Amino acid sequence: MLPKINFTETAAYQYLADHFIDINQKSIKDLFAEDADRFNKFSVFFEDILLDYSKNRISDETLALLIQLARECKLDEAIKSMYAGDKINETEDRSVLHIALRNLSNTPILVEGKDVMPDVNAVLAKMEKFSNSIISGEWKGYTGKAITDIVNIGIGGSDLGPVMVTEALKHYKNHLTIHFVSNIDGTHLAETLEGLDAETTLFLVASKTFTTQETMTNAHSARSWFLGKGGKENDIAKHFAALSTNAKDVSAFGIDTENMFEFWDWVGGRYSLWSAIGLSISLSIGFDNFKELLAGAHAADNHFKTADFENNLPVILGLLGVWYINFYNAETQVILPYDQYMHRFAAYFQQGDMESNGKHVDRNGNEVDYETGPIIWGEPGTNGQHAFYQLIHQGTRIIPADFIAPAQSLNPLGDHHPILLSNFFAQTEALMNGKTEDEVVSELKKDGKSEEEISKIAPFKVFEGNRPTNSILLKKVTPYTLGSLVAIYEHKIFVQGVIWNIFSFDQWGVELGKQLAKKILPELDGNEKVESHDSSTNGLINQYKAWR
Ligand SMILES: O=P(O)(O)OC[C@H]1O[C@](O)(CO)[C@@H](O)[C@@H]1O
Repeated sequence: MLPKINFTETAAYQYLADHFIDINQKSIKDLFAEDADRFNKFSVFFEDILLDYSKNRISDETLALLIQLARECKLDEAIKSMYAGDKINETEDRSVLHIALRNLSNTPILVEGKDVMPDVNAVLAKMEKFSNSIISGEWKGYTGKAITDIVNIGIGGSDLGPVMVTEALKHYKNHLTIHFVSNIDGTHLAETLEGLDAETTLFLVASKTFTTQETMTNAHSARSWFLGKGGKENDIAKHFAALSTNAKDVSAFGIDTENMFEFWDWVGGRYSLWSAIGLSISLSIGFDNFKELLAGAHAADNHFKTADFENNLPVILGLLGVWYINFYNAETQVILPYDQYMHRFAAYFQQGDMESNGKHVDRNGNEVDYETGPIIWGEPGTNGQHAFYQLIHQGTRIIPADFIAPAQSLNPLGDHHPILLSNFFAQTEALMNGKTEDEVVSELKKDGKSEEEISKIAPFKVFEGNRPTNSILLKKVTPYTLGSLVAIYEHKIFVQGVIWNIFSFDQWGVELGKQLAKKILPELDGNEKVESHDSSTNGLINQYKAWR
């Protein structure tokens, strides 16, 4: 079980609170000036990933105290507990074992005394066989043609991971075209089906529970579309597969359980891209590349489990987040990949992080009196630079930023990549150093501005700097490196959940809206005036009824 310690009552927290006052007197620039070895001290490699966290508001003492905090919160025990298959998702009485899905070492992992690895391996073997037969064209649709298009129907964790990874690894993709339908808005399915050929389309109904309203509605509409295009009931087996934990509802839907790729309740939806939910990934880039993704994640899992906290990427990233959220009152964390392929990375971790750590009750069932999960956001650089970086540079809030970039481009085109990377390096330097008033004035003088013009414009051109960043430099975006990077971020979320003493693997907060929508749906029928809600909800529903 996870320890249940209030981190604000630890000795380390008190030391950090005192230390915060001291370190706050210094800027990151000062800290660099004081210590020629700062980059070496505050950077760490994990295989082909370099994390440079030297441009943070930290000193040796900060790091030592943050690590002490992790120790006092018994992070080591918590890690062991997760890897041992303990039911650390207490509110759902489940183990949390996405690490088992990529446990290519195949060491036994026990849930209630049973090794889960034989089942994991069996599903992987089934995914491999299925992927190979679809990709090779051996698998035929109902008119004997090979499959050309895959439509993954799923939402949340049954969509975001596969979308993010298939986009990030598009360079490695084969001839199949992969589509994703998530939104219940009919537009999403209708626009996707437009131009698709039922004879050569395969639908993957991806839903852990197989009860999610959006997914099931879309899946039923896709089924009707298929039947409407000439497919027969007994052709469904050739065009529909299910990725789910719920065999009963899968067969009730009419999908042959032969075409069901199973996973288990110890896989959280937002941690499921490594499971059968990743079938669209395996179809897109081939099973060997999917296995590389798992291998990269497995290597990062071993790193998280065995590396000293001082050299442990997820631990360092997690503790830095705690430092900013709980001592500097940072509200958000921005993720900025300087890689077009990774354009859904921040969106993916919006669910990963916010559904995990958006909690206000601690593991003892008490209201917390400190902040927990940050708001995650971000876009790829350099697009973000021309959109919202203004606020990061000169706004009033502190926004810790993760900059991620590959050293090697997968599309070396003229000088594009050096230009991209020059921006990556420049931004973190600019955020740290800022620009002083003296610098602004001398620049303006050089430009021949008058004293009057200078005094008018100078304040607006000052950058206070001292804005914290992490730089994550990858050698290259490969399935393996991406797998490692995603696992590192997953474990960072775990570290923070342990420190905040919250349950990171449930998501009760998504239920209330779902319940109410179910209640409202029948009220939208007919023309009767709705009066059962507050005046705003009644007013909106009644106006909808008047206008529809
Ligand atoms: O895979 P399912 O069961 O359809 O659930 C989809 C998503 O819905 C959620 O439960 C949130 O509504 C997520 O946690 C999950 O990833």
